[in-house]
Amino acid sequence: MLGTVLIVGVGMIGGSLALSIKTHHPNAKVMGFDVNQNEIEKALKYKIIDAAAQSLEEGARTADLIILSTPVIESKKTIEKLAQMKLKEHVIVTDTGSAKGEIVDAAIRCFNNQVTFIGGHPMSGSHQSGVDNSDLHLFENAYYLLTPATIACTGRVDELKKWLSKIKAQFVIVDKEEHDFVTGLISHFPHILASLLVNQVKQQSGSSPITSMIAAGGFRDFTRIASSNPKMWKDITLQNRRVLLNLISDFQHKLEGLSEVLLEGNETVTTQFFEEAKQYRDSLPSRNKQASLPYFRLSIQVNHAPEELNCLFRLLDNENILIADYQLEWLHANQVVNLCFMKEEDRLKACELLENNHFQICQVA
Ligand SMILES: NC(=O)c1ccc[n+]([C@@H]2O[C@H](COP(=O)([O-])OP(=O)(O)OC[C@H]3O[C@@H](n4cnc5c(N)ncnc54)[C@H](O)[C@@H]3O)[C@@H](O)[C@H]2O)c1
Ligand SMILES: O=C(O)C(=O)C[C@]1(C(=O)O)C=C[C@@H](O)C=C1
Repeated sequence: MLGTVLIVGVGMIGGSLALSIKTHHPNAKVMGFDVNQNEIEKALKYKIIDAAAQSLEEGARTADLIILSTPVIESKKTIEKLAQMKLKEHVIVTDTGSAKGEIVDAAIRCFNNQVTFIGGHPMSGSHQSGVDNSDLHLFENAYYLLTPATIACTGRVDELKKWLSKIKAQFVIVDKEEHDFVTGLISHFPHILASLLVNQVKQQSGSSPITSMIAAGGFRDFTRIASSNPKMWKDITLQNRRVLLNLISDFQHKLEGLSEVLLEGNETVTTQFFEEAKQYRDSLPSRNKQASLPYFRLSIQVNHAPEELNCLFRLLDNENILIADYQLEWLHANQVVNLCFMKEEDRLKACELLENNHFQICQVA
């Protein structure tokens, strides 16, 4: 598409979107503005953006699309600043923030129907941050939630989708209340729990020096997200605190109930508790179950590693099949390598190739 795109906050998410827009819309000009000059210099060096705006106003003035990809409290402030500036008549402003209520309210209040605001939230990311972690494939196959500020704004969703089409995400329109409730439940609250658990382990690990040494897969899978950016999560937690306070209160009741069951030593209810969770989790789509390998997974038996591993990697490399991650583990008393692909088509190609070369496929999940 033709036009100028301004990315405000050229970190991991802003950088990934800039990369996709630059790659797939070569006639567009992608500008970046960030309060951290280091991030801008890196983005220019990596050719993630075409030019740096010296100020928000300089970049915003000529932009056809403005993407706010700063921590959510900053995005709200930026909307207030943009509302004081002269913007192009048909500009679309969107954001990538993990909480939507306060941001969409600010847009409705400040933009007064003169500007199209379509809130955005890619449901994909990582515990990393910064432009160094930008990734062209970050949003592939992910859901991308959109919260248009008004009905008129909804009418321009297709234009925004065209700009973002090549990130290969699945767009879903949702209202800000539903957005904040659902993301509170499946993303924000889990981040709080992961950090709570890590803090608990830190506080109690003094009583045994082997604690951190023996922490294994369960701890790792449950707590990876506790390594996320504290400033970003402080902002999300505070903006969505109404929802989170309700979830905390509900959780407290549930914990109290569980305490009573354990106090009684009630076997039936303890089993039911784990049964209920297992049944629901097992019924989820398979890609939502991988804590450490969130993509398309293929498990291959490699009992004679490293020779088999070597051969397997060479075969995939020769066919240019990209592996996003891999992990060795034991499955049904066999050593397997869990290969992780960004795309379903890569997994299918790898599966066929490895089967043809006499590798044993243990699991496609
Ligand atoms: N990290 C994730 O997994 C993830 C996933 C989806 C959505 N998000 C959301 O996307 C947004 C960006 O997250 P990220 O992970 O890219 O963070 P990041 O820290 O990698 O990038 C944020 C960038 O914003 C810049 N910045 C801060 N205040 C600014 C301001 N006032 N003006 C201009 N630049 C400013 C920072 O210098 C930084 O470069 C957040 O709102 C977050 O909630 C994050
Ligand atoms: O995979 C991770 O590390 C993430 O935290 C990504 C994650 C999440 O799934 O909770 C975090 C915040 C975003 O708003 C969307 C996605």
